[in-house]
Amino acid sequence: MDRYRTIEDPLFYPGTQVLRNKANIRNQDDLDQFEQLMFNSRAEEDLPAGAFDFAHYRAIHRHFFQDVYDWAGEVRTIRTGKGSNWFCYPEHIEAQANRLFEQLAEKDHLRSCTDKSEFALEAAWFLSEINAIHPFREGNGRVQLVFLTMLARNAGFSVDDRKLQPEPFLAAMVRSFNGDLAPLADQIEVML
Ligand SMILES: Nc1ncnc2c1ncn2[C@@H]1O[C@H](COP(=O)(O)OP(=O)(O)OP(=O)(O)O)[C@@H](O)[C@H]1O
Repeated sequence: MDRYRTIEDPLFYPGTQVLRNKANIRNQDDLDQFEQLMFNSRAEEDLPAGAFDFAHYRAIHRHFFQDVYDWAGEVRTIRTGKGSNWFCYPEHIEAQANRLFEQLAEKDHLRSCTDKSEFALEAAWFLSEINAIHPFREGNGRVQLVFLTMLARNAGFSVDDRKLQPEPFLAAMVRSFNGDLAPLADQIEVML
């Protein structure tokens, strides 16, 4: 099955579904490994500082994927989807993301949440919205989790990602795409 549903993607090596990359790796399994290795090594470094706005979000993606893709930190230019869900049209990403980050700022970046349940529900709202926008061609899920960790820390909570349960978390993300935030809030709360 395709990893991503896309229209013709100029970022692929011709005749493949492998994204062009800085190491010129043409095999998907090798590229997955290389991506994760680079991601883990960048995770050892300080995260980019910022104002918890969209520029900051893009800087985080750039930080983690700079070794792999020329377009790290840049908004995708092609329509993508997963399963039966299509993400935001590329031409609307910038405006939609800026609007979302403005809403996050209006919510004081979730710093006024008084307990874990409230934080988890608000964080589920944010994750579902940024996931529907899906700003990048690849790496959205990992940046979502990094940003969740940063938001939590900034709000006085901490995320233990060893408690993340991949399958129910993914199922909850898919449910959140259709507006049901409760399962995702539950998954987040387990990690707090
Ligand atoms: N059918 C779906 N509908 C909506 N969102 C989905 C669907 N399938 C996966 N997702 C979400 O898409 C994100 C993954 O996006 P992407 O593949 O760009 O990120 P990644 O970091 O490369 O991969 P992963 O998160 O799997 O490590 C995750 O948040 C996941 O929950």
